[in-house]
Amino acid sequence: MENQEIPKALIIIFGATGDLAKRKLFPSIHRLYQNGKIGEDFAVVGIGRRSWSNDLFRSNVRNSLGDDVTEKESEAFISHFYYHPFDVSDSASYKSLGTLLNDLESDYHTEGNRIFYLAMAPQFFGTIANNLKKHNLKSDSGWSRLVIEKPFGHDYDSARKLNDQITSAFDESQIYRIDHYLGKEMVQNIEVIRFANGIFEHLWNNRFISNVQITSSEALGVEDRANYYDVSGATRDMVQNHMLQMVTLLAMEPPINLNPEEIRSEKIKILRAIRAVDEDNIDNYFVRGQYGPGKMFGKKLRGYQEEAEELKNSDTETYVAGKIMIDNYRWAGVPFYIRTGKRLEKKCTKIVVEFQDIPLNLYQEKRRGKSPNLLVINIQPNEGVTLFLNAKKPGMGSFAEPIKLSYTHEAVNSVNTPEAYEKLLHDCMVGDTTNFSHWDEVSLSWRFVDRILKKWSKEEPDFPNYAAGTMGPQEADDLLEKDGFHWWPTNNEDD
Ligand SMILES: NC(=O)C1=CN([C@@H]2O[C@H](COP(=O)(O)OP(=O)(O)OC[C@H]3O[C@@H](n4cnc5c(N)ncnc54)[C@H](OP(=O)(O)O)[C@@H]3O)[C@@H](O)[C@H]2O)C=CC1
Ligand SMILES: O=C1O[C@H](COP(=O)(O)O)[C@@H](O)[C@H](O)[C@H]1O
Repeated sequence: MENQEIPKALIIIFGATGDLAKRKLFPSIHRLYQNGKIGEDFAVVGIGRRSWSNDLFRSNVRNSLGDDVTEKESEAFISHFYYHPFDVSDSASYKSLGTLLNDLESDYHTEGNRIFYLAMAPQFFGTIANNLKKHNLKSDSGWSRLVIEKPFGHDYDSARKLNDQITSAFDESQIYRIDHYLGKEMVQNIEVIRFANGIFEHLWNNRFISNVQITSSEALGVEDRANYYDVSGATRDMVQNHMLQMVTLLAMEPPINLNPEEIRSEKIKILRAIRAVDEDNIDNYFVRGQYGPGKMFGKKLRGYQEEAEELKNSDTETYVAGKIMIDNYRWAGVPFYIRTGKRLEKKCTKIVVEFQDIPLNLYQEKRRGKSPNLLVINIQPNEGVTLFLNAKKPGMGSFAEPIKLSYTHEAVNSVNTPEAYEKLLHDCMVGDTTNFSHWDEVSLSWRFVDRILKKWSKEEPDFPNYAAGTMGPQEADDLLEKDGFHWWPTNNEDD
C-alpha cells in the first residue's frame, strides 16, 4: 500500500455516458473532492460514442450530483471533466486520446498517474486493455491502474479468457476488479469485529458457532436490466461475487497482518476449503427460485416473466439459497447458509452468527422457543451490530428472556458513511488493493458456482415458485429445517 497523501491522477472513464457513471462514479468523485480526499490535481476524461461536447458532458456530470449541491459548489468540480468521443474498437482513436492525456497531465500536475476505469460491458475489456498497451497510454512516469466492473465473465472459461486478455496488457498488481460489497462500511467491519474483540475471536469456530446465515434481499425486481439479468441470474449476479466474498471474510483465519496479500491469501484458503458438492447432491445444498406475481405494500406486482417481452418463459433464477460447508479444522460441521433474491419482502443485507446453546441450560424449560445468542451484523439499510443475549425477565420469578445490545453506526458517527464506490475509488488512487478481487478469488468462485449452474442447466425448473413481496420459495426454508435451523427474520426494527 502506498502512503495516504492526497492522490493526483487522471481518471479515464470508458462508458462515461452510461448509467453507472451517472449514478455512482461522478457522485463518488464529487464526494472525494468535497471531503478533501482529492485536491485540484485531477482530471476526468469521459469516453463514449455519443457526440457530446465538454459542456454537455459537464452539465450531465453536474446533474448527477443532485440538488443538494449548489451551482457554485459544482462549478469548480465540473471544470475538471473532459469528454472525448470515440468507438473503443476503433484503434486509431487511441492516438488522439493519448495526446489529450499528455496535455491534461501537464495542466493538472498529475505526475503520470492514470486510472483507466472500464464502466462498459465486458466484451470490450480485452480490446480496450490491448489498445491502451499498443498505443502506449500506460504511463511511463507515474502509475497506471485498470479498474474493471462486474460481471467478470459468465463462467470459469470465459472469465479465464477475459483475464488472459487483460493480463497480456496489465500486470495483476495494476488490475482492480471491483466488488462493491467490499467497499461497504459494515462488510469492512467484519474483520474489525472479528480481529479486534477477544470475546468473539475465541468463540469463532465449530465448537461454539452452530451456523452462520447471510441474507441479501432486494425489494426491487429486474427493472430495466432484463437483457443483462436474464443471462446472468441471481447466482452469477450475486453469489459468485458478493455472497462468497462475505463468506470468506467471515470464515478466514486471522491474517498475520492487514496487508492486502496476507488477507487475500487467507480468503483464498477458504475458497479452496469450500466443499465441492457432487452433481447428484446439489439439490441438498442449493435451491433456486423465480418470482411470480405478488403484492408489496398493497400494490400489485408483476411476475419476472411479465416484466419484459424477452423474459416470457424464462427459466432464469431470481433467487438462490444455499448451504456452504467449509471443510477445514475451524469450520467442519458448521453450515454457512446464504440467500439472495429480487422482489423479496424488503431490502436488507445482514449476517447472523448463531452460537450453540450451553451444554445444560437451566432456563431451557422456562423459555418460550429457542433463543440462542446471536451476533447480527447489519450491513444495509441500517448499519450496525446487535448482540442477542438472555437475561432475567424483570419481575417475580426467575425466567430468561432475550435482550439485545445494539450499536447503530449512523447514530454514533452522525455523518453518512462514504458510498462503497467512493471508498473503492479512493483505495485505487492510493494503491490499496485490499478491497478488490484477485484473479485467484474470482477463478475459485467461478469453479464453485459453475458446478451448481451446470446441474441446473440440465433440468427445467418449476418457475415461478415464489410470489413477489415474500421472502422466497418454501424450499429455502426446508433447506435449514432439515438441519434443525430456521432463517432468522430480517425485520430491521428487530435489529
Ligand atoms: N449500472 C449499474 O448499476 C451497474 C453496472 N455495472 C457494470 O458496469 C458496466 C456499465 O454498466 P452501465 O453503465 O449500466 O451500462 P450502460 O449501458 O448504461 O452504459 C454503457 C456505456 O458504454 C458506452 N459504450 C458502449 N459501446 C461503446 C463503444 N463501442 N465505444 C465506446 N463506448 C461505448 C456507452 O456510451 P455510448 O452509448 O455513448 O456509446 C455507455 O457510456 C457494465 O459492465 C455493468 O455490468 C456493475 C454494477 C452496477
Ligand atoms: O452487483 C449487484 O448488486 C446490486 C445490489 O447491490 P446493493 O449494494 O444495492 O445491495 C444488485 O441489485 C445488482 O443486481 C447486482 O448486479
